[in-house]
Amino acid sequence: MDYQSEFRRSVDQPEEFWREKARAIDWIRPPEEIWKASENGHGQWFPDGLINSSDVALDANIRAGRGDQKALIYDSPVTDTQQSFTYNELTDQVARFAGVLKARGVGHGDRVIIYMPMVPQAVIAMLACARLGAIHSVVFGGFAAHELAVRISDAKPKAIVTASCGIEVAKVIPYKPLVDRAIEEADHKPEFCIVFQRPQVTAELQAGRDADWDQEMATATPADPVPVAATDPLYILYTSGTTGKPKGVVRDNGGHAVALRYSMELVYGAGPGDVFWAASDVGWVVGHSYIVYAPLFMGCTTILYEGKPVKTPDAGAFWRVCQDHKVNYLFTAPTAFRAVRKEDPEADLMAKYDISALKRLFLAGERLDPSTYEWLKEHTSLPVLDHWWQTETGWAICCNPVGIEEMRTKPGSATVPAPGFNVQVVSLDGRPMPAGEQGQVAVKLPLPPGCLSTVWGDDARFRKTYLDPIPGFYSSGDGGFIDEDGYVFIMGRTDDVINVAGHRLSTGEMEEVVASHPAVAECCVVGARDEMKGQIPVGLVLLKDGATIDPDELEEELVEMVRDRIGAIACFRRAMVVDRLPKTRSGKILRRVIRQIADGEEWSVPSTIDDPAILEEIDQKFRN
Ligand SMILES: CCC(=O)SCCNC(=O)CCNC(=O)[C@H](O)C(C)(C)COP(=O)(O)OP(=O)(O)OC[C@H]1O[C@@H](n2cnc3c(N)ncnc32)[C@H](O)[C@@H]1OP(=O)(O)O
Repeated sequence: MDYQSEFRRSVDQPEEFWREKARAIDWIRPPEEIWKASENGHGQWFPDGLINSSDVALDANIRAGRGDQKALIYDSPVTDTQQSFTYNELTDQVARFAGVLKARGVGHGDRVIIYMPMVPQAVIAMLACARLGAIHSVVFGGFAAHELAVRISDAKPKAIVTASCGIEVAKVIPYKPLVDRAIEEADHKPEFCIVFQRPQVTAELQAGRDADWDQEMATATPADPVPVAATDPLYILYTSGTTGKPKGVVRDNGGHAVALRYSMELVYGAGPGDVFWAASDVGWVVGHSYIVYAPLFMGCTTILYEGKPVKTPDAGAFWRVCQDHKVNYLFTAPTAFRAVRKEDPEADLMAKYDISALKRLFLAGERLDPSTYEWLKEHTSLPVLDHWWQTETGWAICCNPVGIEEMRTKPGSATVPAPGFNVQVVSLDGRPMPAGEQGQVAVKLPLPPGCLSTVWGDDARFRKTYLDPIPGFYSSGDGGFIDEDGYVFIMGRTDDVINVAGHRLSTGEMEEVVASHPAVAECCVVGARDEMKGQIPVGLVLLKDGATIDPDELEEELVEMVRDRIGAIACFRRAMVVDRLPKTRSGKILRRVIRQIADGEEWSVPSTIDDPAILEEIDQKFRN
């Protein structure tokens, strides 16, 4: 099978195509109906199928004879721990934790928030929810209490599962005080919390509400997988939008299982028994899809790494993990390799390790800059494969389809649309752009299985954000172009979402925090280019009349406020006081030109500007 015929079949005969791919999954009741359309080209995959995602990830592997194979390897340089779980052992732990939740009343459709560091208990909790048909919502451990509170208020969980602390290199971060603060702030209160106590910190438990993970597990009765409809939600994962409130991306069970298993073959060329390492965090979609679900759906061994690319203990960390666990496929964000390259430019540390098991390197989460691509190619001599996807899609929209045909790579391109994604570059009114010309990157509906079904509790927002802007298409929010060979180049967001070290963040959310300072009259936050993290946020601040605060002091306070409200991962470290903000005559802040100034690019004065002299003032500020 070649790429072109696979792709054509996927868009010309999607029902037959996905019926065939669905056969690779162990269904409880295989679907007869493959696609049920609703209005606007959206719809549901496998609507009459019955499935359980924990059964597909775990029990199905035992039935296939892989019970004694390693399912999960936990490698934690920050605690000097290595631990592995076979499929039998992981299934036992998951069934027990499902029993803990079930005994406390968690069942089909209930939400459970998981706020945990990179420990096996995070994976166990996710799969335990799936086992009961409950809906997990993992919140990245780097988010502050307020962000957790926003998600608690929106998801209304019955329970929260957390740990006593996370460990960031050598810094121990107590989690429980953050959870307590978040519950206090949220307008919904969970019935109970389960706390995994780590040796570094013992969390205080609130009597009547909090319970200890180990104690609960000791007496648990294992729970069996509960059959759920393929269309029932498996999880909610919040992602930044243009406004302050994050969007809860809803993923179903059936389409997700089919798409992710297919992606393991198509995108990564991986099969049962392979060792797959996604060096990300379970709090991001890469962690959901490629630390937890897809490798297990495929019968691989997956790695959970609690460490960093550098400093744990050095820039050889990734190569050490690849050697120790004979990793076949490594997937991470370009920013991780930029950090490695900065500390080990000649890759001397790589040479210390035997990485001969590695077959391919995969990059996603932000644009793969050509110089990082060249550095990796030169020093590893491996295929270095960029791919483009989003929290919303759950798997690659564009990739090098190595599982069916390894294509020539072009630096800066995520290669070609994955089968199922009819990617087109269009103008704002939906007209196709000629080859090589930039426009909005959109996907002609229907989206393939595995993509978001809606926004949790807000279907109108789902339609307004993704379906309404370009009728008949899913609007990705990214801009780019397709060249004459059909290669897709993604150039970045077309909205106010920024990408900091592979983390998608909302400048609007940061503006809300900055604007709440008593001395601030008005502000604007833009993403400025950064060599290491891709982009970093920079704030421009207009003081209230009569405010006398020292600009350095104000910057310090604003940095602290953003850290406290959003989290350290926002990397908000710069806020400049300006005399005026550039605006159109109708009062809209001219963010695009501010971004160009921040990036040191050539800029021209927009015809709609109120007072062109302001741009020179801003330019001066950035140059000082
Ligand atoms: C394809 C679909 C997608 O895009 S899904 C998203 C894919 N993105 C990723 O996988 C993320 C890739 N990035 C990373 O893993 C990290 O940024 C890497 C490259 C490892 C660098 O880490 P680090 O040096 O900590 O920098 P950073 O910018 O991530 O962190 C900034 C500050 O935040 C903190 N932080 C980070 N994680 C946590 C956490 N889990 N809990 C608590 N705090 C956290 C860091 O310690 C750092 O703090 P500080 O400013 O130094 O005090």
